Amino acid sequence: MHVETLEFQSEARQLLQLMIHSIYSNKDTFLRELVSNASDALDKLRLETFRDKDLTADISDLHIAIEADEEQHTLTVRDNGIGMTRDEVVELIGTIAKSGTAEFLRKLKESDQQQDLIGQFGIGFYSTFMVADKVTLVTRHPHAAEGVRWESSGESTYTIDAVADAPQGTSVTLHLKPVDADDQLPDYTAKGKITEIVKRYSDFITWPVRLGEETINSRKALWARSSSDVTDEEYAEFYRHISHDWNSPLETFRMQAEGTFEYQALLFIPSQAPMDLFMRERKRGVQLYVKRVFIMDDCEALMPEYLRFVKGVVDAQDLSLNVSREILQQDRQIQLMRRRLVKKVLSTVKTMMTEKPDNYATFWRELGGAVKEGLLSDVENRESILAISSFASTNSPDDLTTLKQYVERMKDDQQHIYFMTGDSRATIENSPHLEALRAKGFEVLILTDAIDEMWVEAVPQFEGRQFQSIAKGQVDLETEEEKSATSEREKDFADLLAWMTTSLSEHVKQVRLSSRLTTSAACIVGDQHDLTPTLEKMYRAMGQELPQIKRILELNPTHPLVTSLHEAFGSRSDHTELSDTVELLYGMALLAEGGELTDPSRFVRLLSDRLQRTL
Ligand SMILES: Nc1ncnc2c1ncn2[C@@H]1O[C@H](COP(=O)(O)OP(=O)(O)OP(=O)(O)O)[C@@H](O)[C@H]1O
Repeated sequence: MHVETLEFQSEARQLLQLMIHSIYSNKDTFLRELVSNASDALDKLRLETFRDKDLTADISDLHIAIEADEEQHTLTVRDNGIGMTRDEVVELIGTIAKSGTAEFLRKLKESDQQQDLIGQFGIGFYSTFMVADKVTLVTRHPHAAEGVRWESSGESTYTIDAVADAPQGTSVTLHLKPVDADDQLPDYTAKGKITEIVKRYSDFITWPVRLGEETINSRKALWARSSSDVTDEEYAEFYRHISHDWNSPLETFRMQAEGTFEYQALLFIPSQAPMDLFMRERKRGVQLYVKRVFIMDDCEALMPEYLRFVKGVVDAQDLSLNVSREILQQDRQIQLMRRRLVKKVLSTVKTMMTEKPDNYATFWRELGGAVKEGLLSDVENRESILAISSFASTNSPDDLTTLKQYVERMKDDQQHIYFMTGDSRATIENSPHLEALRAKGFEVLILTDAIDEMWVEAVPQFEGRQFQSIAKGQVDLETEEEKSATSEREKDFADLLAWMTTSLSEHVKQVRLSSRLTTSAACIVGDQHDLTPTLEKMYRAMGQELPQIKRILELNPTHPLVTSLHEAFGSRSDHTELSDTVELLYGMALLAEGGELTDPSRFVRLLSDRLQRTL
């Protein structure tokens, strides 16, 4: 028979090398991966036979069998599940299709915490090369007449050939490396060892795992057992099985609904952001079971986009086993269930905030960026999402604040929750807009995520306090007394402001006096309902046509530069010279907020001209 030799895709090769020169101390996990794959294959076959009546597969005794051969020093994990066609073997075992692999491998090389990182990725089948120097896989898909044998020693190539009489399903045979206590390679053919590993990692697998005549797993679905019965370690193992995340979950919680639409849920919040959290082809949703039977992964009808990191299982009693994604999207009961699941996730985080503040801090650091998307998309739960959100603020250089804490610190004469959006904390802190708020001792939220620009536009208030950008609209910080002084000044400055508005009309729509400046001469602010420069840039990058958005230049009427300008304007009849000065003033304000000049060389020319005259 013809044996083909094929090459592993380069990323697969890199990952295999990592496995061979294993970075894990805990090599036992290879068996968990094989049992997990076998269990998935059995789930898939059962599902296929529901859907495809022509499929002539035997599903009367679906199970996983482990066979150890002490003499040959081999270990085989066999299932009678869905199997793979030749092309599937090449595609699934010879390549790594996961998005983000290249990025992952790059990070892995740079990191000294390889174990943590690889945990996020999950290496599945390749983990067998931690313990074996050769692996043979024989598989047959129910539609295929003959089977396929795949074999490799984990170097750069593998072989493929046909097997005439392969049974339905897949067997994976490991030619084990010699036992070596120092290298943490125990005898994996020992019955006691195999039983211990399966019990520890795979007890909850619903299919029987047999070793000889004996079934060695209890097969009980965790969510069907009473909570007091299940240990944290069992939950953690189950989480790893469904999430392919090797770390323990940050939070585990359950839900139960009785009555007309009965269901149980077992949900997890991960302790690290999944790699694909912000990727376009990211996964979302929990697993759906119907009466203990696995129906689908990534059931997006059960979780909104912004909670895409929540993992777990929902087991519904009253759905058909044939239920499709399309039906789920429209089903009213499913929508109700989803609403309850969302509320449960949010309330779980709320409790975490008070009871396990360190966990909450991890949660927010890892997943807060996704949660904030909910401020835009989930209007119904907006207040609850705000309540579990944290933000950087001028109150502390390191610690984040909740809005509740912010409100508690608000000054007596402070009306609003002030914020500023921008690229970085440093630009915001140095921006002139902050001056008067700082002088008044008002705290300002520092919002630097891209999503912040969006939600602040959509969310008007928190517990009755308005959100107010300090770089937009009129910031009303003055006392009544100050206000009357300002209106006097306005009259005084009226001619100058009108002239400047015309002179700078190419850049700004208005020039006015400011109450937000104490030390700077000028700053630029947006009109209350206009887009911020960052948002404008974002929309343009997305290809949207927008009219030019002009902002407003505000002057500090007590600054010497502005008072002198005022005097010069009043005493001179020719204002040509002054128009260069006001252009410089505008350019300075733009630079101070971290903005970019439209014509830097002109700015430099004007400035050097001025400087020459001071020498
Ligand atoms: N026993 C099996 N029966 C049928 N298909 C299998 C079996 N084992 C593996 N496969 C196929 O090969 C694919 C790759 O397996 P692998 O264990 O490397 O990754 P995975 O299980 O998809 O994810 P992870 O890497 O997170 O474990 C599986 O997704 C599955 O399609």
